[in-house]
Amino acid sequence: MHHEFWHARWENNQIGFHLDEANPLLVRHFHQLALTPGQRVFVPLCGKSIDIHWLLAQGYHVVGAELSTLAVDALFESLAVIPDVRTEGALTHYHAEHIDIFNGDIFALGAAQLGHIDAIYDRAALVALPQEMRQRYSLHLRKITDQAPQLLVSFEYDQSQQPGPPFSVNAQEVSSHYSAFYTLRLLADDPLSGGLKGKCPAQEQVWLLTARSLAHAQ
Ligand SMILES: C[S@@+](CC[C@H](N)C(=O)[O-])C[C@H]1O[C@@H](n2cnc3c(N)ncnc32)[C@H](O)[C@@H]1O
Repeated sequence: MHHEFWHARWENNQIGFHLDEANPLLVRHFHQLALTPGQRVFVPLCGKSIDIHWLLAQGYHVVGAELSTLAVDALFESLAVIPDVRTEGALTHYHAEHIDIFNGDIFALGAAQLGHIDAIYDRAALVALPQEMRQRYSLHLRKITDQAPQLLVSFEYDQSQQPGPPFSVNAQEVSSHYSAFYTLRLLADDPLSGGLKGKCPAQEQVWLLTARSLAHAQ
């Protein structure tokens, strides 16, 4: 989607994607990444997600990327933390203990700026983007994280029933973006309670992506 679309969403508080508690799928499946406290988790298109609170509470360091300054400010307010803020190229870097958020376009974020990443948590990021941007996003994500393992939450539903976002990204498409580089494991495939926006049945899927070379070494 265009940047204006998301800025308008935040300005008008049309943020139905935001959950008031940590995503139960994150809580249930995050251990599959086998991280240890202190490792760095990248949350692309992070909004002001409560998932970040949960990750910090588990002892992980969180690195996020988010377009909306409103969202980033609201995130730090909810964390009751005052970050150091500095301009770095096209992005604004918010830093506080155990957390770094890059405010701006994720496509302007480079690997050196991001730093080492141990795992990616993608919830409502891949599925937030229209089809023509998803390939670019998945390639960029892989490039800037050096193919870090990934927990990916996606939706599958009849796209003709709903325009999106979130968009329907089925197993075949997840595979088309990632299977050349990652081993994919479907951890969950559950009906979305109440359907998508209460309007059409949808499946919510959780994928574990492990870099192919690492998967073979195990
Ligand atoms: C559907 S929301 C999901 C937010 C969060 N992951 C959650 O689960 O609540 C998608 C977010 O991506 C942000 N976004 C959209 N395009 C972006 C881009 N190119 N770079 C960085 N953030 C972007 C939007 O502002 C929005 O907050």
